[in-house]
Amino acid sequence: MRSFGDEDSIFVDLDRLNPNTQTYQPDSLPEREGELNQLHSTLKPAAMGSTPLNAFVFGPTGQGKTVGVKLKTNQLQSFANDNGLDLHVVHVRCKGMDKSYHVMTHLLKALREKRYGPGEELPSGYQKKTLLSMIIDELEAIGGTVIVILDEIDAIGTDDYILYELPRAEPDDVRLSIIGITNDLQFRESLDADVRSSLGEDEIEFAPYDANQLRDILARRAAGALRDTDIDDEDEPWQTLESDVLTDDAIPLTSALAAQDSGDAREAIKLLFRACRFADDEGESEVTEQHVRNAHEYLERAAVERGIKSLPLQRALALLTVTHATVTGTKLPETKDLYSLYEVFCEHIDAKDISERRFRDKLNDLADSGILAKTTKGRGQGLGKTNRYELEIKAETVLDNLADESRIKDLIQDLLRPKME
Ligand SMILES: Nc1ncnc2c1ncn2[C@@H]1O[C@H](COP(=O)(O)OP(=O)(O)OP(=O)(O)O)[C@@H](O)[C@H]1O
Repeated sequence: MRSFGDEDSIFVDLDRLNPNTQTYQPDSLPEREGELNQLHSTLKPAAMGSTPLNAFVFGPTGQGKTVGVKLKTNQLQSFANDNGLDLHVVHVRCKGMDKSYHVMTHLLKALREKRYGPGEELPSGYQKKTLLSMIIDELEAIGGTVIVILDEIDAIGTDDYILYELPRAEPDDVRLSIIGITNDLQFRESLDADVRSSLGEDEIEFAPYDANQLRDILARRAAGALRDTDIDDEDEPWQTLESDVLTDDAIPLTSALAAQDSGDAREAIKLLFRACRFADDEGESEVTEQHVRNAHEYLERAAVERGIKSLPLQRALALLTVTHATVTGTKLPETKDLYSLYEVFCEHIDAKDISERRFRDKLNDLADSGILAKTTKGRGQGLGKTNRYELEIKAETVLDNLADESRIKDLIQDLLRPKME
């Protein structure tokens, strides 16, 4: 067994390449100069003893919205501390909270923790209105300027009670600002006009990074994370990066792959981090193009596996019909044959079946997420077209990852595993 501590490593600071925002927070975001200036304008009144504005911060995932808002509110907090201003910033991550009620309980807890320190219980058993007035009381008890950040606020879906009520609450002697952050553009569009106009006094968009920006971001994260890896000029991080660890093509390939997938900085950093860890675990002193390719494949596979694990029942059944065709060696079955099989599966596990048209939609969803490949072929003159589906991944991967749900597990054991023996 290997021992800890005496290993040669390409890393000097792993945290710096860790994409988790709790683990590492960049201290500058030069690629977001414009957006940070907009945030500055939103928050500036607080530094002058006035009420900061409300804002909606939006853009796709992994674009620096959370770190950008944190950077500016931390800067404002330091200014307030140095200048004796009474300022409090409360950050609530709303992911997984599917109702305004949940967000309000977490907000109340966070406000209480501002007053009493960590460890406050999550309130429960109150009516929505009572909870709102408890939040207002708490804001009044804190006083001064309070900035409430509601991150990933789209989690609440159509239940926008908090977004409607909070900006109108007007607690006494409190300068309140609410910053909503979302990566769901539809959520922003679907908000009630009143909510949008009160919350979106300022609207700040974080557009996707391009490959050049991702290259600079990766260069800055790698310098300081990896041994013998430095930047000469902070204004041109990629151009002036010197590294004994990264081969010339490692960062360009990583940023090109991430830009092609989504322009998501989190994914780009995750990919470089994984490639560096692969090299380090193999005891290599260099990170090569091959490490990046292996890391990309590894992360894609992991994402597909996570996707399969979380498939709802009907989509899982649709996937199993194509998997059945694969394990029985049926070449490119037509949708109607897959649908007949689907009906057998539904009967076997006593599930309600959906129409053939909706079943086809499920197959298409699976093709959109890269789990199935779809080909459209003509049936012959005047006979229209037909779609055929096949697995993009191994049948084993489907069966291993789907077997979490008991009904699906039984179906696999009874009807699919025996075909593989
Ligand atoms: N310009 C940048 N320079 C360095 N790191 C960055 C930059 N932009 C984003 N990151 C990093 O990318 C990751 C994702 O950033 P962040 O969480 O702020 O994205 P987000 O837009 O809020 O995403 P989501 O909508 O998924 O919450 C973090 O690790 C962050 O530190």
